[in-house]
Amino acid sequence: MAMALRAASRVLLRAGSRLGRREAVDGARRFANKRVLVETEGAAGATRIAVMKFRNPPVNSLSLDFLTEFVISLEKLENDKSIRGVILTSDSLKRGNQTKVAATEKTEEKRATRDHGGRLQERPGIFSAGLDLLEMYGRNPAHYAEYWKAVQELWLRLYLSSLTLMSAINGASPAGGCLLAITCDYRIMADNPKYTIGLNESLLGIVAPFWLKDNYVNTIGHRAAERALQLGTLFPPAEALKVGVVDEVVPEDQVHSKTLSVMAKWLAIPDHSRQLTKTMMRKATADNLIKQREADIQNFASFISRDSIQKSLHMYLEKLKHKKG
Ligand SMILES: CCCCCCC/C=C/C(=O)SCCNC(=O)CCNC(=O)[C@H](O)C(C)(C)COP(=O)(O)OP(=O)(O)OC[C@H]1O[C@@H](n2cnc3c(N)ncnc32)[C@H](O)[C@@H]1OP(=O)(O)O
Repeated sequence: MAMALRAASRVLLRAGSRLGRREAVDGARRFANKRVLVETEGAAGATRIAVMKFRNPPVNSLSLDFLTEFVISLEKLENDKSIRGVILTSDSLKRGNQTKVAATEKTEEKRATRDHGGRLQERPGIFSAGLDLLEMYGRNPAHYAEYWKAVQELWLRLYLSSLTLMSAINGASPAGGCLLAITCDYRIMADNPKYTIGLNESLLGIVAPFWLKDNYVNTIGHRAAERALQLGTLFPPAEALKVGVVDEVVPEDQVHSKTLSVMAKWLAIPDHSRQLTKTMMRKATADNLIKQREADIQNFASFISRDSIQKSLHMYLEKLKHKKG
């Protein structure tokens, strides 16, 4: 198992050096794959933190390519001993005077809607729309198995990361988007009622895997998770805060600065004691998946291949397509 993980890491790192590129920008360092931009802050030799920005238009769905690039980026950061904290956030279109970094013109058009006067109005931001439905629909069992292995890998690496991870949730965060957030040590969400977060799998006719359920239970408690999972609840910020899916809700333009200031407090704790504590809290949950990874992959591939499940996903995709008036 350890050998397999090391071999997989070597492959990912080799792919990373092919895919990645480094640039120096105003003293800060950054590297970017096509779908993940990483910026590091802090002077050389000192503790630095990194901001990982998702840019997989139109909705930051967790496609196989995105998952691969995400894991490559995370691995690079884990191997950089000067980095102690990482912030996960979305680089997608934002409103107001914030920048539009990732979008092509066509995507911008897609990410906008017209008001009654025909003017383009930007739509709400998206942290991540979750797993890519097109990776789970209309493919073959071998593809489903490959995809699920990548999903597991991302979750394990985030959940067990020795880094301090924080999410700056600047948009909608359903299902796999919520997964990204709840693997983090701390979550800060923008106070915008249009943004919701939660595990809504049951609304799609599918079921969250046991390890994601365990992560949810560990975050919000058994009773709240039982109710929210069955109903597929997507919580607006105030409710997400109340139930504990997120730790703080702040005005949208303060999400980044607030996350930086909370990160500074966490980084004041000695790494070794914080890391050992994190492992103590999380190891049993992660081990539960590690000891049955292959069975979980086979279970997913056969579940998602069922005609009834494919039909549910088809209906959900059609609903998404036709919701635009
Ligand atoms: C043992 C079995 C275990 C199975 C476990 C499986 C666990 C699954 C976890 C998941 O993550 S499933 C995915 C759940 N995600 C969602 O339900 C989100 C669906 N999307 C939305 O609600 C909205 O798109 C949005 C994120 C709120 C954004 O809304 P907006 O109005 O801004 O954009 P749209 O016009 O809806 O979407 C644009 C474009 O993107 C496509 N799309 C949206 N979400 C996904 C997705 N998750 N995967 C792939 N594609 C997605 C959408 O269809 C549109 O496509 P086009 O019509 O423009 O081609």
